[in-house]
Amino acid sequence: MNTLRIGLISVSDRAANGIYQDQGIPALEAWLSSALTTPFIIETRLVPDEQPLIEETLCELVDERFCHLVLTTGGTGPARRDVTPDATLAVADRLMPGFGEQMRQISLQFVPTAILSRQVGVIRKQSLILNLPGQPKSIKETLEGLKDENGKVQVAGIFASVPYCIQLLEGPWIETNPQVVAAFRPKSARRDTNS
Ligand SMILES: Nc1ncnc2c1ncn2[C@@H]1O[C@H](COP(=O)(O)OP(=O)(O)OP(=O)(O)O)[C@@H](O)[C@H]1O
Ligand SMILES: Nc1nc2c(c(=O)[nH]1)N[C@H]1C(S)=C(S)[C@@H](COP(=O)(O)O)O[C@H]1N2
Repeated sequence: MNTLRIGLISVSDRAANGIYQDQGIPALEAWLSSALTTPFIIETRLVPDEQPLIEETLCELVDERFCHLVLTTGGTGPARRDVTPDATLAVADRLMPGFGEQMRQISLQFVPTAILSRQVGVIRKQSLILNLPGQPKSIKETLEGLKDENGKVQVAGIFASVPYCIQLLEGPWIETNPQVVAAFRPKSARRDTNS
């Protein structure tokens, strides 16, 4: 069986050096557990903001661990040591600009500084790599989007487009919990869900 494999990389100098406890990986894990109804396996890595190390980790998760999806958190800003997007672009085969554009749109609903995130989405081989900002709360915000008090979607989170993207990359079928995030798929790409 082709089980969904997801790589999670927390990029943080202070968490990697034990100055504070990493909250990136736990926040990613918690959100994925709430959002995915498809079984999945995760590979986690905590690395400092060092471009060669981030590149090496991305390549390892895609090329050796065969992750279908890799999510990074941290290091997307303009500061000198914020190099996650640079590392991601360096290992990319193709760019998926819509993910970065949509994440900044979503994040602007939460913080005016969202424009400072250089986050990108790319494809390496048959894997989708997405950069999320470092604030642990931004993980849910960007993946899930913004809903009103009745749960109606105001701005769609980027994860809504991930299942179809993985499908197009010939990865496993992904089902989500619609209470958290409803996957967008064109009619022609849907499975018969009458059962
Ligand atoms: N892995 C993490 N665990 C807990 N909090 C984090 C983590 N990464 C970032 N944060 C919080 O989000 C803020 C913005 O994240 P950013 O990626 O810009 O980190 P930073 O300021 O470069 O510091 P560092 O790399 O040492 O985490 C941090 O200043 C910190 O308060
Ligand atoms: N959803 C969301 N996006 C966000 C933020 C946030 O708190 N929530 N913080 C912003 C800030 S303050 C910065 S500097 C950039 C880059 O953050 P990073 O270096 O932590 O990746 O992301 C931005 N995007």
